[in-house]
Amino acid sequence: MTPAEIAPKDRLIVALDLPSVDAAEAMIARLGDSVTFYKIGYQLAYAGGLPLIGKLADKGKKVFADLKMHDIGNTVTRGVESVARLGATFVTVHAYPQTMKGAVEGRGSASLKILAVTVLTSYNDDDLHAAGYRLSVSELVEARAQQAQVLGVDGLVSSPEEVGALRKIVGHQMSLVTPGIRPAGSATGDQKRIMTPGRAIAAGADYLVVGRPVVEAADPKALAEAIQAEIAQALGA
Ligand SMILES: O=c1ccn([C@@H]2O[C@H](COP(=O)(O)O)[C@@H](O)[C@H]2O)c(=O)[nH]1
Repeated sequence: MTPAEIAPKDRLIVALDLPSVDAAEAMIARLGDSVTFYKIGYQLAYAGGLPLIGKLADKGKKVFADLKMHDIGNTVTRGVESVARLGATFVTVHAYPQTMKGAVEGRGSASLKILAVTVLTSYNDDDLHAAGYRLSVSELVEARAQQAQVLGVDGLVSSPEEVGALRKIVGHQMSLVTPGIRPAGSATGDQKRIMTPGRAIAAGADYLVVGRPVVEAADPKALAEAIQAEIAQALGA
């Protein structure tokens, strides 16, 4: 499927940032047929949530294993081989050359797609400098995207702010997945590089990751459907 063929509804990835499998399953039940794509990150994975990947896949849902791997190449290769057996659609690694190379090796010919996290959406230029980097956020995101493309990575995680520049670098060969999404009026929290769903899609994002605005909403299903409607409108669908 080309990125242009992805249905508006399937472009929303809900981050199941919840404390237990029971809480995640209750959220999945509340969201029902509305949401087709979920993300499992640290909080749920370390609370016993990894088997949910297979359970959701068996129900026809897609799962993004946001494990943000970063280790010596061999360890990343073996880790990705294990994740490929869980039935996930996407897995994240940090965008360091050895890490990305190891991940692509571990994926082999499996259907799992490797996403490289360029620069976390909670970072701005000052945060990067404090961490010892000389480059700005946009410079580092673009440099890492170029390395990821050469290494055969399948997609990139960035904020929607960088999507326009990334599209020019990687074309439509790589999926562009953007957290840092905030529907109008939502609390920003710790995110620093943010955009509304409609603007992120108009900028060229393929998938939007939304956590707290949905899972903390009084009516998560209504909020998810409102985001999907905004996505459809931005696509002219
Ligand atoms: O750069 C990144 C990479 C990953 N994330 C993850 O996305 C969700 C966003 O949650 P919100 O509650 O909508 O802020 C969360 O699971 C992060 O770990 C990211 O935000 N930025």
